[in-house]
Amino acid sequence: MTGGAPDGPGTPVAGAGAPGRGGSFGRRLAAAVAARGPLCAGIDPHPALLEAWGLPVDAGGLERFALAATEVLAAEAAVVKPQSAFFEAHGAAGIAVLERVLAHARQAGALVLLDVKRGDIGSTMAAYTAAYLADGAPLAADAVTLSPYLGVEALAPALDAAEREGRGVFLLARTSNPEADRVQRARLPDGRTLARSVVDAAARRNAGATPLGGVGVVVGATIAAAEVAGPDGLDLGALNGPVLAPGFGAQGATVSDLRRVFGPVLPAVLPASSRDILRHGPDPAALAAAVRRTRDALAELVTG
Ligand SMILES: O=c1ccn([C@@H]2O[C@H](COP(=O)(O)O)[C@@H](O)[C@H]2O)c(=O)[nH]1
Repeated sequence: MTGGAPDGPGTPVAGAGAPGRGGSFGRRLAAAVAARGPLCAGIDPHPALLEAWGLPVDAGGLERFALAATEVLAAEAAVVKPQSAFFEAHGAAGIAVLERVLAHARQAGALVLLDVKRGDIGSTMAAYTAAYLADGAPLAADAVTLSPYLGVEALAPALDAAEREGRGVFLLARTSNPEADRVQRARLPDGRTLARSVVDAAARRNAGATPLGGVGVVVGATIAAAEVAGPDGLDLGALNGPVLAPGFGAQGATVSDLRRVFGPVLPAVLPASSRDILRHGPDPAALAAAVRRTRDALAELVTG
């Protein structure tokens, strides 16, 4: 999934296709990254950002913010990641805006990763699967984030459907927030950390897939490099799937941190940034320039 120098704004993504028609999620993601570089641009309509853009903090302001951001970000980045929480906060009107964001982003040629962090017992996971991973569902996305902390096996309905339909999932393994340390670094009876067991489960699902499997993991760019490398590390080299790396930008991680933390697995990493890009709006030209700067810095990271 090496993203070379991106070709520029609105570069069509040959082979990125649509779920079901464009092949596996791994193949579509690899095509998108090859065309546009590895940036995953977040669409997080924080109330403070709406205010900074001179918009009211209501469903109307949300709509103007989210659609304007989508128009710019989805024309530049390989992947856009709407954060569901900020839409849900506005109730039914917010969900209606999210539906439009998903449709617009797809039309602009970006893959859409809906950050919704779902995870429940199997029978309820079947309903979440129908909501986010089924053709024709109003909130269907190319990929979603899932929480494996009710047991990775409980996620089977979503994992099976995603594979069948050419969609992706990203399992929270080692998240970017400091509060997660105690839970995700806790040891299982077999000595592995909980985070490592999530990566291993994803790797089993991805075994044999080419160019890479559709079960990704979330590993924050903010964590210590020692947690990734070494015999006791996360073993991302065996994942054969994408790694979503939030924490880049507003949470403090830099391009050098990405290099230090992920080293040889960088070609599989999708660095995610939301506020650090969105703060450059509402002027579309300034926002586009911020996405391009970030995208170009990341392209150098992979090629250089
Ligand atoms: O470990 C995680 C998992 C998800 N996130 C989400 O990513 C963005 C980060 O936003 P920034 O503005 O770039 O900090 C946000 O939607 C989080 O919910 C994460 O930060 N860490």
